[in-house]
Amino acid sequence: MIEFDNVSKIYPNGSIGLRNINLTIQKGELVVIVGLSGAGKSTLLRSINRMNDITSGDIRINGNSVTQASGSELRLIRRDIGMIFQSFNLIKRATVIQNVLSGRVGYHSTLRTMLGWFPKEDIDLSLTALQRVNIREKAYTRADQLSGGQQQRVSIARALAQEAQVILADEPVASLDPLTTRQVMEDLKRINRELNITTVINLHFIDLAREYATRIIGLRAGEVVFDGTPEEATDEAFAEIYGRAVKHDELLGVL
Ligand SMILES: Nc1ncnc2c1ncn2[C@@H]1O[C@H](COP(=O)(O)OP(=O)(O)OP(=O)(O)O)[C@@H](O)[C@H]1O
Repeated sequence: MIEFDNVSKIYPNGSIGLRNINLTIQKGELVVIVGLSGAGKSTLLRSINRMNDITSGDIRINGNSVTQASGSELRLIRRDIGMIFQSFNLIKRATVIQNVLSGRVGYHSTLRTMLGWFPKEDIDLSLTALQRVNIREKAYTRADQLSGGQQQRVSIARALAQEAQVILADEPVASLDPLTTRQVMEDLKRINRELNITTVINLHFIDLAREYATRIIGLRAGEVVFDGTPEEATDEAFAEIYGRAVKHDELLGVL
């Protein structure tokens, strides 16, 4: 469970990232965050693993405060959170399996991981993770030889090898074509269902949000202006979130 308790974030230059957010995300939900550029989606997502510090309020994961966690507590909290980025964040010159194994670094000493000494169980876990996203056969290929969609699957496998309880995905499909976009969204949805991993995804395509989310949260100027099911997220609701009618380029389109 992820709880936001009166969370606000004001950047040093005075920009408002988040305003008084109160939210509870239950285990196993697939939450999609939507909103215009600058609405606060990335700020919200990145505050969950404290990539961004908040200005006031508290964020708790399973009752443990992320906001107040010290160095070693924060490392343990972060070990349970997998992060997926628009740009994949892979080590391009390393193989796929080396990238997936990097999800295990939080479980071992720095020296051991620097030398690449991972136990056999970690290798098995990584291969199983690759199997789950259907690219097991690419394990020994260099990451930069894969397509964008395959690279994003490697980053999902890395989060699985990490045995993350929570996956945070910041615009995970923004660099992908429509077909690959759906494949990656299907992977995220399947993993969410099969492994009951709480998943929070920032997206700007509203039809994808409706199709894959179990819950949609709309942000506008740092505030929650919508919180409901995909069925409740009508065109009118989106117009309210965006402060204007939905535009054509905010739909991925039907394939
Ligand atoms: N590092 C920063 N320094 C100052 N202001 C920032 C910083 N990062 C974000 N902001 C401001 O905080 C607000 C929310 O930004 P955020 O990036 O969270 O929005 P977003 O909804 O993720 O937008 P996008 O879809 O463009 O990524 C914006 O007004 C933005 O200008």
